[in-house]
Amino acid sequence: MTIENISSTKSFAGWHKQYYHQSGVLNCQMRFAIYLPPQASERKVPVLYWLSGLTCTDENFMQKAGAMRIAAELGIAIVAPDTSPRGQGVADDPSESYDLGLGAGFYLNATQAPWREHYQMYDYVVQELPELIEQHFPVSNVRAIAGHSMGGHGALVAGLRNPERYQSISAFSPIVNPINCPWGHKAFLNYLGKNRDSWMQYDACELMKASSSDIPVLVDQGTSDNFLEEQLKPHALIEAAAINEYPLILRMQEGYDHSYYFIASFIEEHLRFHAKHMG
Ligand SMILES: N[C@@H](CCC(=O)N[C@@H](CS)C(=O)NCC(=O)O)C(=O)O
Repeated sequence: MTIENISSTKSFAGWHKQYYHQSGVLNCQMRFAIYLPPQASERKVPVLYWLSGLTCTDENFMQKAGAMRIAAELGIAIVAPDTSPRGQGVADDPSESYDLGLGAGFYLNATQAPWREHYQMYDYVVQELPELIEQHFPVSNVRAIAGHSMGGHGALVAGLRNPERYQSISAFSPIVNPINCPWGHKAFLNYLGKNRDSWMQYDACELMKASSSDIPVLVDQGTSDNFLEEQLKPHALIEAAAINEYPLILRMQEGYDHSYYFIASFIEEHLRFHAKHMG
């Protein structure tokens, strides 16, 4: 597995870098970003995987969240993958909508044509990318996972399904119950087909109800988020946690919207939460 460096930028005494690589799982070339804190020049550091939301690439979080200053202090690397497979020959929604196809991989393994040839973001994020990162960079196999909106859904699903692979999970404005919201219906119908049984394995509420682990979960949700009632439904996750007595911390944050202004306001608390659990 080779990687090609395309940018290296010093930041808070560490390095922000971008790479291309050929993904075997996604069957296309992918770009990712990594922030290596200054401590990584002396020892292996733990890694936070950040999954972005609809329309994003590896760049949105790195440019807008203001995470690097705290990551440099705490000695945490951050890896930001893209949000879907990319490039010529990768299927897209014919109507080029923002919530299906390119930029909208939903962190699942598609089973339906034409998507299944490339849209295998679950295996990419959970298996292939960490293997690549741990092979090429001074990082340990101590991992946490976080994300925003569609990426919050991805982080919750990846973490709840693989508690042995992550120390902690966090999310901003996550799609917690995709089997019961329009974004989820559209994506799951297209990528997974009509059989709703196959949808359950990608629904954070269903997974939390059935979980036998207690990996720490922190969720922040703004009360002025335009997508709150129709798409995000945080109360469904609170109810799922209550059914299973899951140790969920879900905070409604007064007046915040869906944007990176919100993420930037609380990213420090999320990084300190992950640092505590990654030791
Ligand atoms: N109204 C937005 C919906 C997509 C959206 O809100 N994307 C969020 C994630 S769900 C985002 O992070 N956008 C990119 C950014 O703010 O940098 C659009 O059409 O672009």
